Amino acid sequence: MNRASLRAAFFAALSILVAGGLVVGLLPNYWVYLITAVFILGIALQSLGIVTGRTGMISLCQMSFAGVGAWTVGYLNFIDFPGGLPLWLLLGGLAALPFGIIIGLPALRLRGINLAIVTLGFASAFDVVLATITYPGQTNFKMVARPAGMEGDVGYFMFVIMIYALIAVVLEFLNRSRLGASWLAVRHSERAAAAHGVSIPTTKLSAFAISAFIAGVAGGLFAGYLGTLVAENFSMMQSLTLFAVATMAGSQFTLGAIIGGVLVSLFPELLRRLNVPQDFGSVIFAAGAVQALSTGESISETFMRLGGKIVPKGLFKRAKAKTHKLPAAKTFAKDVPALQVQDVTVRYGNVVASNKVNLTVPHGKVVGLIGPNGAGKSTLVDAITGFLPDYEGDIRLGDKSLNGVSVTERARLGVRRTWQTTRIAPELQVGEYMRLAAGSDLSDDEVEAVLDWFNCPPANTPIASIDAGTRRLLDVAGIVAARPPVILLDEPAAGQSYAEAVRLGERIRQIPETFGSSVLLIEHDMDLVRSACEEVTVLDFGTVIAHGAPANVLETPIVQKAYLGVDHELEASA
Ligand SMILES: Nc1ncnc2c1ncn2[C@@H]1O[C@H](COP(=O)(O)OP(=O)(O)OP(=O)(O)O)[C@@H](O)[C@H]1O
Repeated sequence: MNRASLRAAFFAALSILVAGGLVVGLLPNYWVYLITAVFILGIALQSLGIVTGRTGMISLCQMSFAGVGAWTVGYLNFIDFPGGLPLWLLLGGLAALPFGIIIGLPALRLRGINLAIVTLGFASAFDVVLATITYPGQTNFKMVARPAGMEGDVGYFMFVIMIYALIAVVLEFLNRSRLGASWLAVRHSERAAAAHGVSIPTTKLSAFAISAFIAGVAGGLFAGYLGTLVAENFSMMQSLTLFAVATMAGSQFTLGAIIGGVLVSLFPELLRRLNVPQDFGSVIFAAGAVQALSTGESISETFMRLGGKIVPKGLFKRAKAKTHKLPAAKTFAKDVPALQVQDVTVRYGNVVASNKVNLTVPHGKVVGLIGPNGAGKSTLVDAITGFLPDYEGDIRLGDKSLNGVSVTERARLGVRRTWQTTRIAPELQVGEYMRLAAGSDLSDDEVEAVLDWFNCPPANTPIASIDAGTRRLLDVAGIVAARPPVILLDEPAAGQSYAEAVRLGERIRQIPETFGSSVLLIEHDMDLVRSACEEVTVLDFGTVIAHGAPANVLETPIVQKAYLGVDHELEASA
């Protein structure tokens, strides 16, 4: 639990409670009653923010999860179950949780429109079931009992606001944890997330489960709010409206959830006062969602962007007075090489992209892998990291064969990679990305030290605010901070200036000694290869054509011809 999470959670709770205090102190009871619905819907919207806003999976059945929670609370009230509403809410959330997991299972395979159809199907089925079984207490008007001392509208508002603050605080911690960063990483690139050792099934199912739990709590609060419920409160249409508003407002942010809650609960009231048909609200929400999707910016993101413009320049500076200490280098058994690629062949149909390639990365060394475009370098990196599992031959990490081992498991065992184009989720802060890439066992100080070492911006910098070249450096910093046995760097100098590339070359050369990891460097920048690598392997048309010290290998005619396009025989005869 780091200081930033504590600070953010404290501010979230404080601002919600202050807002609640102002509502109670300044507004008449009628408005307090209406605003209670804002916060209940805000909780439902936050639940959607996890699964759709953060993890990128479409859920069109969120109000069905809420309906499960509401039904459970209604039933517990009906049978006079002891514990009262606080306990019933918890049980309502827990009842919704397995539904979240069941709906999450197809999400492991399905995406986009297909997942939308599955979740809509669940919402539709839930409608039918509810119409049949009805809500407990609906026919004999047994109202859900509110907590003792909070039976009135103001009291119930205070109860709701405390639950809202509690959920907002828990979500602040979750969102800033490695799990929260994994949700964003999966949304941005499942491949890159897996390459960080993130389990994609666990990440997706946890998002659906936690989201369903929170929606179930929101449903239970609705039961206490309205006293008695009908099936229409949680219909498929309500789920669709919630989805449109979540997209429009950006419900993955606390601010967006409140804005969304205001829109869903107060907009109809406004339309009623203006004598406009209430269905018009759905049209506005749909148009707002289309607008947010087409511009890529929700209402809360617009507010935050505009707010960011008034943040004083230089806010994201590393404290100069502190001396940051790099994490200790890791040690690995040195009796076998760190990585061995043995006779690896990869075919794409008739194209042999990698042809019986042999390559060794000894412990404590930086080895270069070069070759012209299309030589098969990325193919080899994909085979080593598990993205192309159908290779022939053997790939060994230390004394362990990686054949048949998944991408996530290879990453966890210690084969880590960067990408030619950066795949860091821009919604993260630099420090959050470092914890996703390097694990949670680094101290704040060690994270800052690694960032400083690579000339990256400080941990509290939003990634959206840094340029592509620096993001690539951050990619390298995150993997290096993890200190795995083997690091594969795929063209890390792309996008760097000459001076930056020289500095990066120095740093890459120092990685084995400073952090304990061995490095396979794929690069087109020959100066960088010369400065960083002790050995270099040259590929051409998927075949190794040379291997040795860079000074020797880069001067051989076969390499000059294949890689640099210089044909010495032609030059001599000219
Ligand atoms: N998914 C694919 N399907 C079919 N052929 C592919 C695929 N990916 C790569 N190839 C082919 O395999 C060969 C090796 O490509 P690869 O991307 O590994 O080369 P590279 O050395 O990494 O090139 P670059 O330096 O441009 O990244 C090329 O002939 C390429 O066209």
